[in-house]
Amino acid sequence: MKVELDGVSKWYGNLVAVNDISMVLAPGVTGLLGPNGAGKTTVLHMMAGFLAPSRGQVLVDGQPSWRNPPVYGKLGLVSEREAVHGFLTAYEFVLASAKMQRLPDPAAAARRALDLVEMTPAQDRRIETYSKGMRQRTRVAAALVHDPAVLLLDEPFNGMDPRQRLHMMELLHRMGEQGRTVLFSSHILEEVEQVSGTVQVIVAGRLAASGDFRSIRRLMTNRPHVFTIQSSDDRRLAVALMGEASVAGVDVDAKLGLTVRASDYGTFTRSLPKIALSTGVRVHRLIPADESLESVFSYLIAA
Ligand SMILES: Nc1ncnc2c1ncn2[C@@H]1O[C@H](COP(=O)(O)OP(=O)(O)OP(=O)(O)O)[C@@H](O)[C@H]1O
Repeated sequence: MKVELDGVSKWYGNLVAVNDISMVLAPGVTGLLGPNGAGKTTVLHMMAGFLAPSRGQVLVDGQPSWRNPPVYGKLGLVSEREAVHGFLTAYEFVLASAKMQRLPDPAAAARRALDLVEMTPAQDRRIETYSKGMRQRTRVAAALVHDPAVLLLDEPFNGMDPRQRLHMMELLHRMGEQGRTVLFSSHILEEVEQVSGTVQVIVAGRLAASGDFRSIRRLMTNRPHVFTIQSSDDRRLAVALMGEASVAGVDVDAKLGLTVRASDYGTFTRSLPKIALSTGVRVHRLIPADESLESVFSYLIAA
């Protein structure tokens, strides 16, 4: 099922949270990547029909999602912060959600959803006894209880340990393979890389990049990079580096070591070991100076 944003903006008073975004989501898993405050939650809530766009249209299967109850039955949303009653069991919690959806056989629907997220063995224990990952899967089950074709998740990996994270990733993969349209938000590049080949990047309310993750990643890593290097002989290394085509400039500082501006990340990081070897200098540390996600994002916007 297709989800479409057509020239969508959302403002809160004077603040423009989402600025003229158009995108089309197809079945499979898509990552919605962006730094904190970029507008990811606002986008997800507009898709789910919780918020009216200030301008533009959000269409789910060709229908506007705002004030359109038939559309609610086609989608499930897992919000970022949502209190779950700890005294309920997962089964009771998901059953309540099935009843709210007015499903013909809520008990069967609840059992099916819990089975989908592999929570059946623990379904009769109270939620307060669960790990963070199990709670999150229970919330996914509640969002899936009416078997929606579209699943939206806001930062589903937040606060999970690596094992729980892996489990959730597998679950999202499975949902995508079953033909659902899955969109999950994240501010962590590596997280999105592991789950999804397709990505929508938003920065400061605008769509900064969209499409195949690998080509976007290349765009990110091909930008100019600054590195700090500490070695056994900084001056000697600096001289050798200056002869490299991929090096735009070198500063030598007695305390900090070398600051190198590389015009191309890949070429520079590949040639450094060879240069060090041929000059007989040992590289102790190579630190990228400018690797915050925000700087990567702002580069994408400028590109
Ligand atoms: N109800 C609201 N009233 C006023 N401003 C809001 C409201 N909701 C969100 N904003 C603002 O809109 C911008 C986008 O927020 P949003 O929550 O969509 O971003 P986000 O990418 O999901 O960030 P985070 O991951 O931190 O939640 C932020 O500047 C936020 O402060």
